[in-house]
Amino acid sequence: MAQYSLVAGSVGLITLQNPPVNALSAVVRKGIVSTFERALRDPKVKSVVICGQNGVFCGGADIKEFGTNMSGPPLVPMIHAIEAADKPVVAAIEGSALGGGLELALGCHYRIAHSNARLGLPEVSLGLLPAAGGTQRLPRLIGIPAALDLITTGRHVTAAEALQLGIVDQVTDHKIVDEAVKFVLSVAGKPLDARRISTYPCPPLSDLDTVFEMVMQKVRQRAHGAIAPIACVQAVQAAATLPYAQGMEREKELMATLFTSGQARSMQYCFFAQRAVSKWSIPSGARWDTSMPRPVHKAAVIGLGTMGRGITVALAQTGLSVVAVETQEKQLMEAKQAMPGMLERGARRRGVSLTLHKITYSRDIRAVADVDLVIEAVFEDMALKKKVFQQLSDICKPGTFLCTNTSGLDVDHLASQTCNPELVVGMHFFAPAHVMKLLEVVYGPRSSPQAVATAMQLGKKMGKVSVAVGNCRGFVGNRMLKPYVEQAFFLLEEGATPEQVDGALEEFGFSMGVFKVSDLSGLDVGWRVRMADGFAEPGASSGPSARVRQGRRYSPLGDLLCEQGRFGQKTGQGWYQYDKPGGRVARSDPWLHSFLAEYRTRHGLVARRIDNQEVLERCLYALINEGFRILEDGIAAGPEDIDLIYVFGYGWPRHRGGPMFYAGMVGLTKVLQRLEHYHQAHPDVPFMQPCSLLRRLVASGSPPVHRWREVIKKVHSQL
Ligand SMILES: CC(C)(COP(=O)(O)OP(=O)(O)OC[C@H]1O[C@@H](n2cnc3c(N)ncnc32)[C@H](O)[C@@H]1OP(=O)(O)O)[C@@H](O)C(=O)NCCC(=O)NCCSC(=O)C[C@@H](O)CCCCCCCCCCCCC(=O)O
Repeated sequence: MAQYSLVAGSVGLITLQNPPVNALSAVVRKGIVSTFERALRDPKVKSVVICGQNGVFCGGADIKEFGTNMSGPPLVPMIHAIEAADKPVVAAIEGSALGGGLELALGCHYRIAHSNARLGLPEVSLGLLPAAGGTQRLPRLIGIPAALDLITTGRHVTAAEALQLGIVDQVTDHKIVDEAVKFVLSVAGKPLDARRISTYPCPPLSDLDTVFEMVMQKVRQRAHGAIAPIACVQAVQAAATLPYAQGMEREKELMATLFTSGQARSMQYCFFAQRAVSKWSIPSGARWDTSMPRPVHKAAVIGLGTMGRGITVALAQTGLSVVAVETQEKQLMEAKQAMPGMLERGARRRGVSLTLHKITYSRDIRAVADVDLVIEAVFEDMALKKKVFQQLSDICKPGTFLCTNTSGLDVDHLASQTCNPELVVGMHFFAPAHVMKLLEVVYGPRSSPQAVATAMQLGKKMGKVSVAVGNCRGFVGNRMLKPYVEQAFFLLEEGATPEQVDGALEEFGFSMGVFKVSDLSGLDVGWRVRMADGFAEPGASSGPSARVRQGRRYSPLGDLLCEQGRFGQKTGQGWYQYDKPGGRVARSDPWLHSFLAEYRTRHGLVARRIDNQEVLERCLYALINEGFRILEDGIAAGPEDIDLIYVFGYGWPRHRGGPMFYAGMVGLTKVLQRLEHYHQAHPDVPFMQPCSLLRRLVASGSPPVHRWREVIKKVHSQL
């Protein structure tokens, strides 16, 4: 709702009230319309201030209403009425003014912001565009290039930047409502015509067509198939080329297309999923709201390879003191040289001060004796990690949380090396750890609720999307990767090329296909794991039994490339070729194509034409099927957890909502039928055997993804 009061004798104060972010629900819109009409009617009221309660102006339209029959007064005419009023209206902005919230403020004649405010039009990240006049008013106010930047990226700006851009008229550190009232009294009687943004011409720009062509090209490249950023450019283009009223029509038309698209649904699902996973619960009964995290002031990182450096930088950027330990002199020197640059770039990007002084380096593991939390990031070798955990258990002060950055080894086994296994959890970061948003927090059967809560909270402080997952080989993300990569290898055996498989996945929306990712992260990583698991054996990659291991179909293609020293980008050759070792631009490699042809001949395989549909179904449904197994095993609490892991850690396109949501969009019956089909065709591939949870869900009428937890609960209660 909106509360109304008269202040300073002549100012109508309208306060938006809809905790926690004063979203513009039907009731709030109704409240604004009626209180505003009251203010206009009242002869005592000479001016109006609009503010939000509890330190937040407005988080925009109520996203929860989007999936419903929307009722109540629409936003566009409401904002028009405010702009058209003959009494001055000031938006008093503190906290957030986002989406419809900023659009409401743009309809006011003046905007004053508290220095803590953040403003933006983030609709693009919900698969939408600012459809309450934002695409038409903002370019008229701040110019086309700046408006395009804000609207197509959805980035938030600080009050200071908003002032610089001309979005707000004044920034204050004082109480926002008091300042707004003072301000509106000072402008009383001034003509308002020049304050109505919709009447402004768009600031002229030479070579308008070229600007839009270039922006559109850039946006398309970044969008990976998402349609909202493109519609945003088209809407701003309308502002630049059409009169306001026609521009508004175009905005509405484009919004209607986006609003009903599956992409908007997927992206809004991601928004709520992100909030849902922060409210974690684990099978022991521990939950986010009953488990108290312990404060972490000082942390340590053991091992300064690529991961350790990224984690150290991410911790220092959070403001923590970090002890960075590396026992090898050469690696320590390299880290000391590399990390200041990483910190500087991060500080520049985020507009914050440098935190170099937060890091102290040591070659001696005993330097971690007084820290609150340690993250071990040594080489992925169980024997080495065990030794480190034994040492940490002896050295650290009582109560120190011991975390491992392993990407898939048994966290419980590491915990068993320590005197206090309840203090041990996994904190699985993704490379580069100071940039990537995902953190898997891995709890073992003995991890205490406090250890999980502390790791989750630390992740949040570090700006990560933290997802609590159970302990199993590969946890969630890497476990699901295995059947996906396996299918990609099989497709090559059957006639596809790396270019075709990657092309299909990139067209689907992944920023990089599976083979390009493999070249980037190094083919030797998977090879080492397969060797440790007894799959890849020296000499076993050729010969008649090369394609069967442990009774199931196996492709030794990756092993054969590694045996030739083709480890990907770092060696200049992998599934593609690069201009030099360390090169980044993947080019087709004729050698690889002949190698595949020879391989097929050697194994009596006849290459067939494989279409992109088959590539997608086999790679994605195999991955999704493993996702269902993970849910069935209770390793992830719900589909949202898996989806966020894939969106934030593995480049799954956000506009497709994550693998489990995508399965729901495709239709669970169809996914099941296709898995059955492929399993019949390849009975020696266990990953293709449909998971029983998927069958259960189909048998329960394929409920929408937000109701899967009920079925999962039933499955677990019957175990
Ligand atoms: C605001 C935040 C920055 C706050 O962050 P913080 O970390 O403090 O808090 P949380 O993120 O945890 O949020 C707390 C709590 O609040 C919920 N919430 C947040 N924002 C919203 C919201 N906008 N609506 C509803 N609920 C919200 C959140 O879910 C949490 O809930 P919980 O239960 O978990 O506690 C941060 O929250 C944030 O960034 N929020 C989102 C901001 C945003 O994206 N705003 C834009 C919204 S979209 C919009 O404004 C659209 C407008 O441009 C105008 C639209 C006009 C509509 C017209 C429709 C026309 C349709 C035409 C189609 C016709 C088709 C046909 O023909 O049928």
